[in-house]
Amino acid sequence: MTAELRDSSREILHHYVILLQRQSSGFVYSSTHGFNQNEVREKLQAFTGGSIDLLKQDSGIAVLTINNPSRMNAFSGSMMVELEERVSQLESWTDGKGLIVCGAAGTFCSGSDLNAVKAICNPQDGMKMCMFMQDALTRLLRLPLVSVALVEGRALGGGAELTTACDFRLMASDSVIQFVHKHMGLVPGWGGAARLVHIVGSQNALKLLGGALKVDNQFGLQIGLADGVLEASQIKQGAESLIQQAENWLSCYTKGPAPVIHALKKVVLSGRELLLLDALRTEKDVFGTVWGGPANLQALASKTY
Ligand SMILES: CC[C@@H](C(=O)O)C(=O)SCCNC(=O)CCNC(=O)[C@H](O)C(C)(C)COP(=O)(O)OP(=O)(O)OC[C@H]1O[C@@H](n2cnc3c(N)ncnc32)[C@H](O)[C@@H]1OP(=O)(O)O
Repeated sequence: MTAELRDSSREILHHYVILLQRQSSGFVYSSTHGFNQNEVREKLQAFTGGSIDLLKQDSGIAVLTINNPSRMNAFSGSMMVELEERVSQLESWTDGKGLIVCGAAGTFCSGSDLNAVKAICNPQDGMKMCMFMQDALTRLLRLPLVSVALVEGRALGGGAELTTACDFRLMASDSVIQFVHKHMGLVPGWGGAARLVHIVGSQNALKLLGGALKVDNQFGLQIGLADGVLEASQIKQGAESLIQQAENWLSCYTKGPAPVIHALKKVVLSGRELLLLDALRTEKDVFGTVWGGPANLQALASKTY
């Protein structure tokens, strides 16, 4: 092997190791990409309004609410910062098993707050916001919880992207998911395009993005963007609220001890994100954490043959 070849192999290996380290830490961007999280955070904080509310329940299912009803739950800058903070809180929630992401007051989220968008409409600021939100949403998807977006009303632009940062999507009747970016002369920037391709395949992703198609619940089910449809609770008296329906739907996947749910999510994530050999090794390591563990021993003791 020539010295030149050896150097370039070393360089490739080095990049690969950094990539794996970043994947395991959860962060997509660092100072090597010119990204300074604190600096972006400070800038975003200037665009106030709304909140991101987190309710952790004893059931192990948390509810994260996008709350800015006077702007159809659009994301102000301070909401972007709060989202990242809530994700941090969920990352260390050892008893957590599931997460419902929803919008306040009957609608999901209308994307970025267009007032903030206008104020930072230059490529440098746009890129910083984009990196901040990619980090936050990638970490949201990588939480050791089974997550579901409860889509009521509209999920537009960044709101549509947010739905793809959950493991599943449940759509209420009359709800719409629409990647309106093309109408804005944009492409998704919060990681929504990359995730959409994983969810619906590149053909459907191109149709949804290229046509800025409105996806209702039936179309959503047909292409695999929606995983279930919820009944409008106000129609039938005594009907369950949408949150209750989402909790019931989710409980099928969150039954059991938290460490087992965390382990399951980790093997699925590594299968999705890593190369096969690395995914297999991760699966082996995770297997080692549950094999002979309390849940495993209890299950074995309760079985009679
Ligand atoms: C990279 C950019 C991309 C991203 O970040 O990924 C984006 O997300 S850009 C934003 C994309 N979103 C949109 O283009 C949606 C814009 N809004 C609408 O099309 C409509 O408002 C609606 C969501 C379809 C609702 O229509 P309607 O029911 O007729 O209500 P109003 O239009 O009267 O809205 C009520 C109220 O809410 C304000 N609003 C709605 N969306 C936003 C928004 N994204 N940013 C800021 N404000 C928003 C709207 O202006 C109304 O306010 P008032 O006029 O003060 O009542």
